[in-house]
Amino acid sequence: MRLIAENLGGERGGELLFSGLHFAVSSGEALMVTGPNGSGKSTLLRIIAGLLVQAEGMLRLEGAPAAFEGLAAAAHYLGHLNAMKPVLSVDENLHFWQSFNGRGQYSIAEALERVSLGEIGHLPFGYLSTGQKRRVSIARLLVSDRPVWLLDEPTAGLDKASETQFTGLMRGHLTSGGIIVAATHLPLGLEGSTELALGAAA
Ligand SMILES: Nc1ncnc2c1ncn2[C@@H]1O[C@H](COP(=O)(O)OP(=O)(O)OP(=O)(O)O)[C@@H](O)[C@H]1O
Repeated sequence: MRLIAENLGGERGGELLFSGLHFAVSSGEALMVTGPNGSGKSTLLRIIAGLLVQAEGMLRLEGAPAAFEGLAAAAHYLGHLNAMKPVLSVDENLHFWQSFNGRGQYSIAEALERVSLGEIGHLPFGYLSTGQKRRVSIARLLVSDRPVWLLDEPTAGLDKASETQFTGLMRGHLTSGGIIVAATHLPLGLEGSTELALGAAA
């Protein structure tokens, strides 16, 4: 599998944020998107996720299993917001996303264990702390069948132990042939990842 961008440009509110981007990320590889606030990191991730349309250029995913109809269907976007219903339980939220995204490698119980939240599946999502909410969103990645992880500041709100745990989960995803594109101000501990530096802030 290979995610390829050619001459990619992105805009918000009519203003071009970046243009002429070229990159390729293969199975097992991670691309770190860096740059100052407002340089367009989230915009780039949202374009790859199919949530925004690019201003110019081309994006494609080569060699994806036939089950995925295009890049958007293979991609899982973890944004700043957790995209969970606060009144539904953690389990119910994860059930929803599992059926929406397709069943991934881990069951809901296993995924919650992986993020050390094995005991709280019954609680309303809205009861959780900021870091716990983020860890449930990470569990969502694990219960979903989406090989391209698009991670926007994924460690925001995580304590040190959870950060280390998440690094292990990202490594596992890469080892099993996944792709990661992450917008980040902090190193995520993935050796061998490449960096795409976006330019000046708007
Ligand atoms: N809905 C919108 N309409 C118009 N402009 C927007 C919209 N959303 C974001 N922008 C602008 O687009 C620019 C890029 O925003 P983006 O969130 O992609 O940057 P970023 O590099 O991810 O920043 P940060 O490091 O702060 O997360 C910013 O100037 C922002 O104000």
